[in-house]
Amino acid sequence: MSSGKTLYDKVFADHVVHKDESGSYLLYIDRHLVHEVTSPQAFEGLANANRKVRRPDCTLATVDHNIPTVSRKNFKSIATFIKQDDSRLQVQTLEDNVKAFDLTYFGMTDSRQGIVHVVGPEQGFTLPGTTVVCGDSHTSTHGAFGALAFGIGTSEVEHVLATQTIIQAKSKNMRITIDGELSPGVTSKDLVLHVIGVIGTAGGTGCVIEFAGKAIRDLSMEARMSICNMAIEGGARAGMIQPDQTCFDYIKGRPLAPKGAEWEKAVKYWKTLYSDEDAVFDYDITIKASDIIPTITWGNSPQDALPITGKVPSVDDFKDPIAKKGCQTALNYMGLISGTPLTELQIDKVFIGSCTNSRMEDLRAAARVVRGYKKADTVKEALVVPGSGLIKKQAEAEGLDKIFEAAGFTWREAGCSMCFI
Ligand SMILES: CC(C)[C@H](C(=O)O)[C@@H](O)C(=O)O
Ligand code: SF4
Repeated sequence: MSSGKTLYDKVFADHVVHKDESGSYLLYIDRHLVHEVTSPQAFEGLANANRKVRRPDCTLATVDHNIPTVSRKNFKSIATFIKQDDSRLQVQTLEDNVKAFDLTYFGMTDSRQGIVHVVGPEQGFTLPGTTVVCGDSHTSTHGAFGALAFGIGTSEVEHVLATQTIIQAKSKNMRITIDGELSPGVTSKDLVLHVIGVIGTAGGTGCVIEFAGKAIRDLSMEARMSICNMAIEGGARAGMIQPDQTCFDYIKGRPLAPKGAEWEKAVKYWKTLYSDEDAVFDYDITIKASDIIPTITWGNSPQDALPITGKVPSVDDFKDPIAKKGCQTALNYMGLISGTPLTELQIDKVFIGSCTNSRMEDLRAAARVVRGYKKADTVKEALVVPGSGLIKKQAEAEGLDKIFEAAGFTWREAGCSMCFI
């Protein structure tokens, strides 16, 4: 039997505090990101039990889902700024909790505020080989750094706050190798949509997916984050990518990254984080990069991914009764007619943002497309929402806000915005 370990096996093994007879593990958690939606009951539980946060230094809180992304120039207080009752309550509750529990917090007037999954890597909070959790499904984003990162529920948020550990079962190993080079104009978002189109939204169930191959190694960290971010849309527990020089260069010098001798020590360890050659994967899938072309979703599930050269499908294209029904529901919801070429679909709203695609590289790419053009009159709304306040600043320094505004887009403050309904 092979003794080789996968990247996931290694990071998992390095965090086991205890294994019980039933086969479940108690894992140590290195990094805990907190936002306002899934933390209120967790803090309440802690307060009721008269407990403290065990590692405030490993906990980072910000507000993202419920904050208005309109200009904060006239911001005075949450009480007057946030009009919606439930949103105001969640944001205010987090503010109260970070004070009561003495946590690092990037609030609405802090330029470091942003979407948790953008803020963690940006600050150097997310590091290779760490375990990263957050009460949010897209925590898988951080796996781009070779971290084991996954979303947890509110009761688990409380458990991590109190003990810095979590109970976990070991997932299966899946590897998706993207061989060769991506064609010009094909992005990492196309790549991951194509992958989900191949494996289905339940294809990764019970697995941690390692993305490997030349096409992955050639990607920037931003692009890798988009891929791991969407690993959960393929049903996986987490997505991971082997940390390499591109990754180390991205982290170096960030506020929370290790420095000096600590940095050298860290890089030495990070270089051991790869799947051994003789490691065995439960599922091993290879996709040719040259088969991937710009890909979009025509429906309301990432599984409805099709190459841009495709047509809106019809129920007859599916064999499975559930898939047929899903297709009909999506067609009705989207108001689409089967057989329409995807390139002929009219666009009525444009939203550039979210933890999948709101980093500098994404904004630069979008600005390159719209520069010198105006949005069509049929586009009723077009917004750009940077993933963090720091990204917003950088984009403004590069004049991207002006390019977007000239094209008819609204330029917003950081947050989840239209992604969170
Ligand atoms: C609010 C939060 C729990 C949710 C998630 O977990 O994903 C949100 O971020 C989303 O993307 O719908
Ligand atoms: S940007 Fe969207 S997907 Fe990401 S955390 Fe916010 S609501 Fe969830």
